[in-house]
Amino acid sequence: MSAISTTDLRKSYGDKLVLDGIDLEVEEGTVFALLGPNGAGKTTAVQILSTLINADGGSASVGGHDVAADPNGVRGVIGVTGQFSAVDNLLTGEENLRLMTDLRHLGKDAGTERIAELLGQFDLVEAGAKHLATYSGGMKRRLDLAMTLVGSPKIIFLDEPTTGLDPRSRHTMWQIVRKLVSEGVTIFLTTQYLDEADELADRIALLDGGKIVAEGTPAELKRLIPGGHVTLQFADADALSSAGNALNAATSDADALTLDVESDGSVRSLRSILDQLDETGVEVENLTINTPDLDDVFFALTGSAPKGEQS
Ligand SMILES: Nc1ncnc2c1ncn2[C@@H]1O[C@H](COP(=O)(O)OP(=O)(O)OP(=O)(O)O)[C@@H](O)[C@H]1O
Repeated sequence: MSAISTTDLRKSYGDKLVLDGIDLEVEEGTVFALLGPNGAGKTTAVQILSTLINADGGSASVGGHDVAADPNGVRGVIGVTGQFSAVDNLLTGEENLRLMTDLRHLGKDAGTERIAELLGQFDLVEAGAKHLATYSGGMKRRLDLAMTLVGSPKIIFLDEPTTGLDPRSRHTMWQIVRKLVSEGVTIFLTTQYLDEADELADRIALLDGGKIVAEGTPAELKRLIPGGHVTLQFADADALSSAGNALNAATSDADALTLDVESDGSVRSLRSILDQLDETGVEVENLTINTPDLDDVFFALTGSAPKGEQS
């Protein structure tokens, strides 16, 4: 069953068309990643699906509730954590969580129990009594997600959950996401990190120019672009030129003394390339195998580098 479904979803700000007819299907208990360059409209999509703003056209249903006709129904089944943490820095971790349990009318005892459970689950037991001013970025993000989970949402929107976190905190966050999914929660993730989508997502949609330009499993998306290649480096221009003649259709870089040759990186393919070079008597100095990753897909389909990786 679909946890989230949209049909021809549209949104403009003035003259700026942000979402130009978006169709999405997210299966229950899966991770769906919405990827797109800076300003593509990812946050706008999350805001519509979480009932923070209205769409101009089309329809969307979340957890079986229509976002326009039954926004309260949607709010009852979702949790949202934004790019900018909603935690209050003047309070302790426990006090922040208490705000949420009170908001959800859990009652004192049930609230205390839930707070202890969440602090344990997010590795914040010792930090719970401390003010947030002493928390690292990763700890704040974990607390933010813990606060979202107070209401036990079935569907969680994570808007760039690991932006600005160090690698270790990112991995901790990924583990938490995987655990939630194993418990049946559906995660709708926006991210600027392709490796994050690759790691976590069952399906990925690529948003560009207001439209979904590609959608599929990470493996399917990688198959959309030409296969990998090997880069061969030679000692001098003569060797480069002989190798270029021997290996038809190879792209060469005279400055770097390298040749790029199409290859899936398999032993058989490498052996064939090296055999051809042997026959011409050319020595290879260095060999690198390049298999396509989501960066390549992103670049090939949107024509721009992902945000955060632009230099
Ligand atoms: N309230 C608003 N008023 C006017 N324009 C807006 C508003 N909110 C967003 N926009 C514009 O809509 C476009 C999409 O913004 P959005 O925040 O959804 O993109 P995004 O894909 O989430 O980008 P980022 O990765 O930078 O967060 C941007 O051009 C943005 O400037």
